Amino acid sequence: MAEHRRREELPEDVDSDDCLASYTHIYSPDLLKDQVAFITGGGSGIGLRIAEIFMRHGCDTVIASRNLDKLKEAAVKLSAASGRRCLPLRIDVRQPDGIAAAVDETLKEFGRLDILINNAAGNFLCPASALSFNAFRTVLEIDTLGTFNTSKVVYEKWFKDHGGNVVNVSATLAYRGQALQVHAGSAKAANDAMTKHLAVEWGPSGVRVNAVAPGPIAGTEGYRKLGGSAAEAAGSFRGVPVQRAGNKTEMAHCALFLASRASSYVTGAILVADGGAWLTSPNDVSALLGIAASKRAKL
Ligand SMILES: CC/C=C\C/C=C\C/C=C\C/C=C\C/C=C\C/C=C\C=C\C(=O)SCCNC(=O)CCNC(=O)[C@H](O)C(C)(C)COP(=O)(O)OP(=O)(O)OC[C@H]1O[C@@H](n2cnc3c(N)ncnc32)[C@H](O)[C@@H]1OP(=O)(O)O
Ligand SMILES: NC(=O)C1=CN([C@@H]2O[C@H](COP(=O)(O)OP(=O)(O)OC[C@H]3O[C@@H](n4cnc5c(N)ncnc54)[C@H](OP(=O)(O)O)[C@@H]3O)[C@@H](O)[C@H]2O)C=CC1
Repeated sequence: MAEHRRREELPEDVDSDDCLASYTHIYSPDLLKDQVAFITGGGSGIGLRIAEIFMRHGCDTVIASRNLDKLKEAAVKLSAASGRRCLPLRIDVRQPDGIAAAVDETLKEFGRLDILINNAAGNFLCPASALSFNAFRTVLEIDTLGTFNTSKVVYEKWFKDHGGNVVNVSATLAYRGQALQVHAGSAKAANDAMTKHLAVEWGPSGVRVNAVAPGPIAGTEGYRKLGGSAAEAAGSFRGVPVQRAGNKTEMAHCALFLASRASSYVTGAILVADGGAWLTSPNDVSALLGIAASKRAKL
């Protein structure tokens, strides 16, 4: 009997940050019709692809981070291609006052807010012994305090009275030990706990809180900084059950599921989206890439 080996078709635009290449809908094109999403770190990488795909499903977006020029450029492209509105706003997720001003601006512009995507993060490879106290604190402040700050402001200003959906972007590196990643792993593990606590506390207000936890996602700053291309060249992804790195569109589809009525009975969940990598594959980046743990990593 002939062997039938089914290969799933990958979503398009696998490795490009060039917005709005061809796209085939998997979900109904009206899934987020006339909703509004606030996406931190929405000007690049996974956050940008989330903005793009949400807009393809009828949503208006706010993309918010530190680099306003980058955001403005992305917003023009996103709006032109989708016919939806995209508002670029400068925030640093470590500064609650700036977030509050941005949420006020969002409500003034759109009159509603339905979805918060906590995607902003910072990371680099560094051995714990070489990591300065300020470096550890910086990553915790961006990833964990930043997620709490933005969630709390959005809840107080809108979700408490109107309901809404929060989707946090976690990382599977939080689920087991990994050299050179104590800062990011600690931050993302705390965020996973926050996801569950806020889901319980805010559920009665009509707010669902979930997370998507990516493994290595190609074509992103995180992938570049953590040695994804080198790992790929060394064949390190052969041990991943689906035998490859993920792509940004795949992460955006997970975020869309969690942010929409498609997941209406799901809250406090962490959707692991890593091709099965953390279950089976060696994940010690330092060993894979030959980086001495006693030195400061230069990647
Ligand atoms: C799971 C996989 C399993 C199996 C697969 C098999 C193999 C895997 C093999 C390889 C892995 C491949 C792919 C990756 C996989 C997963 C990735 C997982 C998670 C990714 C998470 C991400 O967060 S990605 C996001 C990346 N993007 C960014 O980082 C952009 C934003 N970043 C920044 O703005 C900066 O980098 C920042 C975080 C440092 C913040 O900037 P700023 O506020 O300006 O802070 P600074 O003043 O510059 O610095 C503050 C202190 O930090 C010190 N610092 C800065 N950079 C470094 C560094 N590179 N190393 C050490 N220390 C650093 C700096 O010196 C300051 O400290 P002082 O004491 O000097 O004050
Ligand atoms: N790529 C991967 O392989 C993986 C990524 N992830 C997660 O996916 C998410 C996106 O990462 P990725 O797309 O790779 O990387 P990017 O660097 O493209 O995205 C990070 C974004 O966060 C923004 N940002 C950083 N610091 C701040 C801050 N203080 N305030 C506001 N915005 C900030 C950046 O914009 P700006 O510089 O303008 O502020 C940038 O747009 C992150 O949460 C990351 O942890 C998880 C696992 C794997």
